[in-house]
Amino acid sequence: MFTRLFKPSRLCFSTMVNRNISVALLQLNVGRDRAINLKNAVSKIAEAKNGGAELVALSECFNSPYGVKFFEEYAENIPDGPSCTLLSKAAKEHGIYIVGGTIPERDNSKLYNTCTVWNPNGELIAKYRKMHLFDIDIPGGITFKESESLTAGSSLVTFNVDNVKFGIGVCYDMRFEELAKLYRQQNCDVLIYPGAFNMTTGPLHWELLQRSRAVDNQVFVCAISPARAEKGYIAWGHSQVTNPWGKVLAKAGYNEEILYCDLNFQECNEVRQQIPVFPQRRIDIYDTVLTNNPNVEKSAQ
Ligand SMILES: O=C(O)CCC(=O)C(=O)O
Repeated sequence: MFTRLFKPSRLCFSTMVNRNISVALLQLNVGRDRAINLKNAVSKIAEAKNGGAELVALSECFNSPYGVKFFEEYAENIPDGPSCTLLSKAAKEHGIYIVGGTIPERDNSKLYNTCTVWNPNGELIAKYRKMHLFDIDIPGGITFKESESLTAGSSLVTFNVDNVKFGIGVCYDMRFEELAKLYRQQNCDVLIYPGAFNMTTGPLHWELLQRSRAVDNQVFVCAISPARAEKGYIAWGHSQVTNPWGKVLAKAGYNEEILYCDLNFQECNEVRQQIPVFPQRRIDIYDTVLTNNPNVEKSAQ
């Protein structure tokens, strides 16, 4: 037991990154017309590049309305569809990384809610399919059932910007601490969540969840929302960047906005040295609690 307890975790040896990355989160208006949504995204990507961003990120369903009834109609093949073609071109033209929010993806008979990432050569370097589908029912609040139309992904996906590692999640995924922890175990320094929280859970949980994932895992968290619409699915907005101390570094309002922030990775090194929770974890105890405990499952019903 003690051997395990004091065995240095490989997290102690994660690469010390001494670099800043300038990110821009694009909180955009999204409507029914895909061509207008894409045109707006391309123009705001150019604006963000001119504003100094090295990495630009879009929201969940940045090219289509967000709703179960829309996924089929707006679904595209990856990487051949019109949205990917434009994102690849924009990344290459501006020499930047683009985290392409999500688009409804068609793969044979299945649909996914998928995030693509493009490097400065316009190449697809990551494709992540939302792993936890947004199925909730809050009477008088919001009922949503993505699983009526979508299939869940089953793979963690990371990408690198130089030697900084990013882990990808989509919206509802940010509720699942286990996913974030697995990314931290893979030495990620940033978790990025294209999202679209709503007017019921947004005010309650959007900021709280991001600060929790950041402080638990001592990583930066970036979350990107669409701007608030007047009808249809009304997103909460408030795209946000949180540092590894859990402090909110930048937060948008709810209208269309480009949110700029510099991520200084010295902060990851500092918090991990000063509050070394990872080597202190009692994994000798947690393993027995977390691994498929049938009683937990039962009481959670
Ligand atoms: O978790 C929530 O409350 C919202 C999640 C959501 O909107 C989504 O997964 O798209």
